[in-house]
Amino acid sequence: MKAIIFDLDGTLIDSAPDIHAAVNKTLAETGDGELDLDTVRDFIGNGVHVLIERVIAARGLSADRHPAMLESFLKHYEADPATLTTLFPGVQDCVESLHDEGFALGLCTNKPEGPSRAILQAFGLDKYFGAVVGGDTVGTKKPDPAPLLAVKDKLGARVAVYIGDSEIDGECAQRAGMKFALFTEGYRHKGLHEIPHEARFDDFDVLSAIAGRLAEENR
Ligand SMILES: O=C(O)COP(=O)(O)O
Ligand SMILES: [Mg+2]
Repeated sequence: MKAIIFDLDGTLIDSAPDIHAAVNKTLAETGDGELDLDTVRDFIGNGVHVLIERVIAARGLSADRHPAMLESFLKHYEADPATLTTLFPGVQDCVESLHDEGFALGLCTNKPEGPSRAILQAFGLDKYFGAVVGGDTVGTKKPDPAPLLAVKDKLGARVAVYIGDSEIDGECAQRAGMKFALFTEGYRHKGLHEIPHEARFDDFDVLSAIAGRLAEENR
C-alpha cells in the first residue's frame, strides 16, 4: 500500500483567517489590542503553543499569560475553525483522484487533532483520510519525525510521500526518510532552496502526477 500524507495549514487549507480571528478574540477578552492577518499568518507552523508565544511577544505581554491565553485561543478556534477557511484551488479534486487511484491518504499537522478533524469534516474530506495525527496526538510535533511515521504506520503503508508547505515539513520528511513535495503557495518562512524537497508545485492540478512519480521512485 502506498500513501500520500498531507500537511494541513498552508497546504490543503488557507486557515490563517480563522486563526487570526481566534487570536484577536483572545486578545480582545483582556483588552490587549489586535494583530493583523499577515502577522498572525507568519506565526503559523509550529503548533498552537508556539503561536501563542509569538502572540505574547508581538503584543509585549507577560509570558505568565500563556496558559490562560492558550485556553482562550483554543476555545474560540474550536468553536469556529472553518468559517473563514478555504481549500486551496484544486485540493478537492486532487484528494478525490488520489483516493480513486488507490493511494491511502493521511494527515500530519501541528494543529491539534480535534480542530483538524473538524475542518476535514467541514469540507467533506474526512472520508478520504485513513489516519490523522495532530500536534497533540503522539507527544511530539514536527519537525520531529515521529508524528509523520505514526501516520504511515496507522495507514499500514509500505511507501509514503509527504506533501507540505514549510521548512518544518521538509525537515520532518527528511528525518523520516520520506520523499517530500513542497507546495510553494503556503506559509513557508524560508526560501525554496533552503527547504529540502524532491519536487515542488504551485497548483494542485499537477500534484497527483508528482505524488505518483515520487511514490514509484520510493519503491
Ligand atoms: O498549527 C500550526 O502551527 C501548523 O499547522 P500545519 O502543521 O498543518 O502547517
Ligand atoms: Mg503547513
